Amino acid sequence: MNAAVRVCLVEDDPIMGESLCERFRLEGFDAHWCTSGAEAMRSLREQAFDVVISDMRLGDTTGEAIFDWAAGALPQAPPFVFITGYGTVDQAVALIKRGACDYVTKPFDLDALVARVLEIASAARAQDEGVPGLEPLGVSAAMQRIEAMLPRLARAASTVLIVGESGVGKERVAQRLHACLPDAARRPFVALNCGAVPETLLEPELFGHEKGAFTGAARSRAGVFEQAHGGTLFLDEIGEMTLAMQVRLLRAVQERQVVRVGGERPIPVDLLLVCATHRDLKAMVAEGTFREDLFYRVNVVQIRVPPLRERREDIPWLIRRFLSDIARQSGEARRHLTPAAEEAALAYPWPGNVRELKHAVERACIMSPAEWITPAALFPDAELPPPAGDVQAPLGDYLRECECRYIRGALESCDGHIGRTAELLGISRKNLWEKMKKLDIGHA
Ligand SMILES: Nc1ncnc2c1ncn2[C@@H]1O[C@H](COP(=O)(O)OP(=O)(O)OP(=O)(O)O)[C@@H](O)[C@H]1O
Repeated sequence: MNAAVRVCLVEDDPIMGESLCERFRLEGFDAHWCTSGAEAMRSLREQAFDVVISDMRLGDTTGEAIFDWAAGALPQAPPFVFITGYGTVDQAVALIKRGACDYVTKPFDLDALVARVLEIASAARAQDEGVPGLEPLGVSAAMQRIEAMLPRLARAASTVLIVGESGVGKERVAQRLHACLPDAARRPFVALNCGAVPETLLEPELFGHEKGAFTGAARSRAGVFEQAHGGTLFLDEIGEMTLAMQVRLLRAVQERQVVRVGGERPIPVDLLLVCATHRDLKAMVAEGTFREDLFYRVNVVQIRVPPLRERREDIPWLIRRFLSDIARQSGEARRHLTPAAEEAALAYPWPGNVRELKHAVERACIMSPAEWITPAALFPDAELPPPAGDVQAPLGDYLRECECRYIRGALESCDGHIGRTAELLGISRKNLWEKMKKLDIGHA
């Protein structure tokens, strides 16, 4: 990274603050130390930072409150890393689920913290510059497991197969894997959707062609194998290839060299080959539509990306990411989901997976000008859900139950903050207190 990483350190303990600040400066970071929450908010409003490192407990507020404030008040909130004590780990974990980057527990390894901050800053800058693949894949155990295995695969594997339903993020995983290669930014990442290219054009797309090889081939051209030399070739939808194309692909995969259409000279290619499919290749082998030898060649290491409905923890996290991306791109204030909309998003099966979720969030932001996105904005075509529970129950009981759940959800989403919850619900604090008392909702 060229420019110094700008770190905002929020720490009210003078010894800890000074030593952290000194270490970051010695490492070449541009470190700015704030000793209170108020000072941090002022600095965050006035200056741009790559990363915020904040203690969870501060004299005048909490790290969590600064995080929430930044998410709502800044057009582009920087990534947050929290410093936690023994008593605040649960809170920090909850914050990660809500979009914070990481946390370290005191006493922590300063070298590891410096390395982690550098990694986060590089990822954030890369994202700003549109370099895909450096952002985390998710917060669910399943996605974190995938993420954890990628550096090892980048070091050791030459062929990887990624399977999963359409829209789960297979290409995302491939980009993340590519990002784990040494000096990845300088290496090519080339993607080709084999299912989207007409059969006659697939061969020159893959292997290139020489001038005059076929009508319209006015110039010779390298195919994706050659273009990806030294980097990663992502071949999506390999299950859509004809058997004839599979033979040619097998040869290239086996021999690690290609011959351009109309050419004779074999061209060696050194690359990480990542194939992907939403199909059951094994079943295709059994029915004779996918070659067994190619299957074994590409299925050396398999990564299964689970559908979103099997990793629901990622849903709120992804929504927040998308909302932050939209705010950053549009320069508008960041939107939020009402608790009911979040609940609806969690309950929905998302057959189109992350792609469908992303589109739903984008559409909701375009269609609804309000700061808070409601279930109706997220699911404009949906019918109203049937009442939960016993439909024989008196209407009053049902409404009471709905109101109770809605208020609980709002309180949870505002971390129990009465003022913010009242604002979110559009009622006064007094009215909220009265409702909580009437509905017997405790306040933590
Ligand atoms: N972990 C993630 N974080 C952010 N965005 C994601 C993530 N996973 C997927 N997406 C987004 O969802 C969309 C679909 O992802 P991607 O193209 O990687 O899925 P896919 O499984 O390769 O789909 P297909 O099988 O249809 O090719 C893309 O817009 C991608 O940016």
